[in-house]
Order: sequence, then C-alpha cells, then structure tokens
Amino acid sequence: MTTSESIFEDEVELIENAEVLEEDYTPDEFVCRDEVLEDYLDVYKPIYKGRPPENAFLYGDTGVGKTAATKYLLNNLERDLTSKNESLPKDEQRELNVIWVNCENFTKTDDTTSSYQIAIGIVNKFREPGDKLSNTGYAPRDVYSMMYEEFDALGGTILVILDEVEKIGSDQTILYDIPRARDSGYLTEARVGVIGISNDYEFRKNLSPKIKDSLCETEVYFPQYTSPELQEIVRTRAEKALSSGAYDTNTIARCGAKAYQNARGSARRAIRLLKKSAEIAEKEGVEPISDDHIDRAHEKLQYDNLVQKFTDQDNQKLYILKAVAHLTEQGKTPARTSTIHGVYEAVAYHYGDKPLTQRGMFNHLSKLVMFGWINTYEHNKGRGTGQWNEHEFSDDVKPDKVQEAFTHLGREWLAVDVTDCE
Ligand SMILES: Nc1ncnc2c1ncn2[C@@H]1O[C@H](COP(=O)(O)OP(=O)(O)OP(=O)(O)O)[C@@H](O)[C@H]1O
Repeated sequence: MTTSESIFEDEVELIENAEVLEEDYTPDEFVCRDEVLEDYLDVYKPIYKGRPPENAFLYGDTGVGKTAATKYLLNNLERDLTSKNESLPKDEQRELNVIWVNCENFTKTDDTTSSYQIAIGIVNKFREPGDKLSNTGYAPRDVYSMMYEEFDALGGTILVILDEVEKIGSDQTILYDIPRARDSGYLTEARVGVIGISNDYEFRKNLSPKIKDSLCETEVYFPQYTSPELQEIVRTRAEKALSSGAYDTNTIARCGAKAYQNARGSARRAIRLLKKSAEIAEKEGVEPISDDHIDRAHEKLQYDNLVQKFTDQDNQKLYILKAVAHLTEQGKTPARTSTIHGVYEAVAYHYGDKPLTQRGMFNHLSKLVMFGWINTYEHNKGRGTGQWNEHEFSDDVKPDKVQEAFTHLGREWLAVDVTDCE
C-alpha cells in the first residue's frame, strides 16, 4: 500500500497527459511524413482555393498514419478556411463539410458490406434518431436519391471519407457513383469528393478500371515507418505525455526498435508500447522506464493482440480453437483430424449450433493453420497403409488465450471432457 491518501494513487506519476497516448489523439505535429504529406496536400489545395474537390485513394499497412494524416490535414484546412473566409464577402466564402464513414461499421455476417448499406449509413448521418432509415426494404435507387438530396441540401464542398473501404465487398458502385454524381446530373448544389482509405493491397489491385479512374484520381502510398522514424514518433509523444524523469534515450530507442521488429513499422504499436511500459513502471513506482518494463509491455501487447484476433473469428473457427484447447489441456495433442472433429462437434452442440461435417470443419481448420495458430503434421505410411494428419497449437497459442477470447465475447466457457468424444 502506498503512503498516499487514496488507494487509486501511485507513488510516482509518469503519465502527465494521458490523452496524448490515446488511439484517437490527433497529433498537432506530424513527423517523418514530409514527402507523403506533400503529395496528400495536393488533394486538399483545390478546396482551399474554392475549386472542385478531388478524389483520392490512400493505402499502406496498418498503423502507418493514413487516418491521422487525414485528420491532421483536415484540421489544418478547416482552421485556414475559417481565417480565409473572414476576409471574403459572404457569397464567396468556402464551406467545407466532412462526412466520415467507417465501412467496417456496416458489415454483415459474412464480413462484407455493400454500397447500399454505406449509402444508408450516409443518409442516416443527416437524420434525427426517429427518422433514420432501416437497413433493408428500400430500392437502391431511392436510397441514392435520398443521399444526393441530403448532399444538395447541405451544399458547399463535401468530402466523404470512406475509412476501411475494402470492407465494401463486391458491390462497389458507390465508389464510382459519388465522384460522378455531379457530371451525371444528380447534384446541382454540392460538390462532393471521395477519399478512400485502405490497408488491403489486394483490394486496390482488384478495383475495376472504371472505379480506379474516378476514385484513384490521386493515390497516396504510406510506406511502413523505419526504426529511426518510429523512435522519432515515440519521442514526440513521450515529450507531450510523460514527465521528464519518466523516460530516457534508451526508452525511446527500445520502444521504436521493438515496434519495428514486431509490427511491420506500425506507429500505433510503438505508441501503445510506450503507453503500456509507462503504466507498468508507474505501477511499480520506478522511473525511468527500463528495458524490463518495455519487454513485459511487449509480451502483454502480443498476448492481447492474439486474443483480439481470436475474437474476430467466426463461430466455426472459435469452436475448433476451443476443441484444440481442451485437447491440449488434457494432454491429447497432437490430435488427429477425426479426434478434433469429435470434440468440435460436442463444443458446437454445447453452444446450440449444428456442427459441420469433418470435411467442412477441415476447411476452417486449414485457415487456422494458415494464420499460424495451429501446426499440422502429415503422416504417410505409403499406399494402402494409411495417411493422416495431426494438429496442435503453435508455440504462440495457449488454451487460456482462447478462453480469454470467449470471455471477451461474453460466451460461457463450458467444460468438455474429450474422452467422451474419442
Ligand atoms: N507521423 C506520425 N506522427 C505522429 N503520430 C503518428 C504518425 N503516424 C502515425 N501516428 C500515430 O500512430 C497511430 C496510428 O496511426 P493511424 O491510425 O493514422 O494509422 P492507419 O494507417 O490509419 O492504420 P489503419 O490502417 O489500421 O487504420 C495514431 O495514434 C497516429 O496518431
């Protein structure tokens, strides 16, 4: 127990400005991205100059600053437009409205969405709670008309930002229709530009030439950060978030280098690592943050990351993971496909689901192998003498991580005796 008055206090406070380490914090200084920002700036210049907006497509790995750069430039543009408007007569003032849509929020059970759902989402951004459209039951043409009516009623320049645009699935018409709406005569008042943001390279490669032509008027590629760049990003955050005694040059170097090695140059990972290390050091009342704090923070993030990925899986894969978890706990791995199928069936029935056949389950199991979570060993004793596969968790996966994912999903962890299933 500390000598402080409240049990919630720590002896030393390393984090002075916690919001600077939060996910949604938009930095007022955007370091190490001069070249990218220069290209990206060209997308916004026409708006500042009162010209029609452009369309753009941003792509690059996760955590490399696509969203943050967009928010940073939009904040600057809004500020500069406000001051420019002060010197312009009323009828020449430039009005900018931004509609930010995360396409992930409109996904269906098969993990895709559609232009129709996104158009409904856009219309609903303009509507009061009692007046919102439901997800089904309208002709697509009518939904588009409502969307254009809302755009025209708002007027001025409108930027529609489609974040995680790869979730749009196969119906991608909105990516073509909005950029062309004015040329096609659907809009008379508003000028609308679309900015698509994605970390899926395949999506970009597979866009139809028609969509590439309209949406990808400007393409901005965000490369992974190098280790020194990540260190610079960590340093600027540490300066704003932490007390001066909380970190030293070693803290910055280690956080940047670890994020570079383990997370494909992701600034998100580097900042999370700094935050978690500071929390551990603070809890222990030790400063500055040491190598050991950073290493433990790294372990914890790796762990949380995997649990998070499990929670994103469909039911079938979750049931297989649970089956292998029970087999592992009871010392029965590596296990044959038929054994896993027996336990998987029991798990599926427990959760009130009809299990897939062994073949059907195997397809999902193969995906888990592909993700690197399960190792498969092929046994082949030659023609006629038998061929079979055995499977077990890879080194990174432990049964408690699967259990934690179930807890996160609010699903009860029912015990299964694997001997009943053999
Ligand atoms: N150059 C930078 N300077 C300061 N902070 C940065 C920089 N680049 C990224 N960040 C920070 O890193 C975190 C991740 O960035 P961001 O969310 O923009 O990544 P992203 O490329 O949009 O990732 P995703 O594809 O997963 O959405 C954010 O907290 C962001 O503020």
